Amino acid sequence: MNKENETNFRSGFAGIIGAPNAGKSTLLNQVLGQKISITSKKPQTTRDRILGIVNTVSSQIVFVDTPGIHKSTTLLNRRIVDQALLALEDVDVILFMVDVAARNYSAEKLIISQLKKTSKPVVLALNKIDLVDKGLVYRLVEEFRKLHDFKAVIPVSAIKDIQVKNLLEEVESLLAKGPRLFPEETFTDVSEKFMVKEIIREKVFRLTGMEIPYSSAVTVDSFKMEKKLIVIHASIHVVRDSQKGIIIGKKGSMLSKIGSKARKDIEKMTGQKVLLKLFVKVTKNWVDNGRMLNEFGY
Ligand SMILES: Nc1nc2c(ncn2[C@@H]2O[C@H](COP(=O)(O)OP(=O)(O)OP(=O)(O)O)[C@@H](O)[C@H]2O)c(=O)[nH]1
Repeated sequence: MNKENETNFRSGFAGIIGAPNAGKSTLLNQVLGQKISITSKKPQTTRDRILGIVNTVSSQIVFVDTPGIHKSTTLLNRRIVDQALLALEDVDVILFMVDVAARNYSAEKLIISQLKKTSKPVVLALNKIDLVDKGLVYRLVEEFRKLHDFKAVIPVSAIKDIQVKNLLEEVESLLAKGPRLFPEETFTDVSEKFMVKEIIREKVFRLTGMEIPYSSAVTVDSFKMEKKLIVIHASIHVVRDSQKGIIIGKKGSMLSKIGSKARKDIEKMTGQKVLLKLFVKVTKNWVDNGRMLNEFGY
């Protein structure tokens, strides 16, 4: 029987928030069952950056990034926290992760003060319980409960997979009833190519300041598994020769920097060695070109 057609199926977006090092990536890797979350520091805009989609028999949870707080080194900057909260306006549930082994919880308190500005349900995961004694965990459950009206407070160990399933069930229970938002196979197919594109775009932007249009002007031309190596050919499409020059840089130095930084992130994401070949192409008027539009996925 197709559970999706049943009235109890739930789906929606969950935003993960937490101080750096709380274990957000580790949790994602655990729930996605594969190494695939990205931990880039992209500063801005893309609000619904999908980190991963968890499909269960009864639900589909789409985990999205919270720009700003995610891996921010200037966490105590209110403006950044505000940006993250803005991103959270689009989610259905907030999953707030705290490292119980952290010495003080000032960053957490700041996040909580900001969480009070939203009406979204928040599930608190007290992570890394494998590192501390039970007494402390109990105390923290009590203390954090006093600070905010969390829908649930769940001690977990993301790395050891302790109570992670319960955590997912809590998140699931807070989603609205409804069908899948993405096809079940989305995760594998969209994600790898999509994320490779995203990583390359981000490197171009960070290193050159040049904005490459969203998911349109980087193409992944081939993506092959060869023995223990993933071989990826990708192109960065620009509209002017001068842009091509900037991206390639002096004697190819910029392109090689972009390539090497992107490769490292892709390796982190896939857990595999990667050979990344990048090409820069001047594709004038790609917007008007039907074949190119197909290639870009429109
Ligand atoms: N012992 C233990 N270590 C954990 C657990 N979860 C995460 N870690 C470790 O904590 C460190 C930070 O974990 P990440 O998953 O990278 O944390 P993050 O929140 O994604 O960090 P940022 O990317 O900086 O925001 C890593 O060394 C993890 O291995 C856990 O449950 N127990």
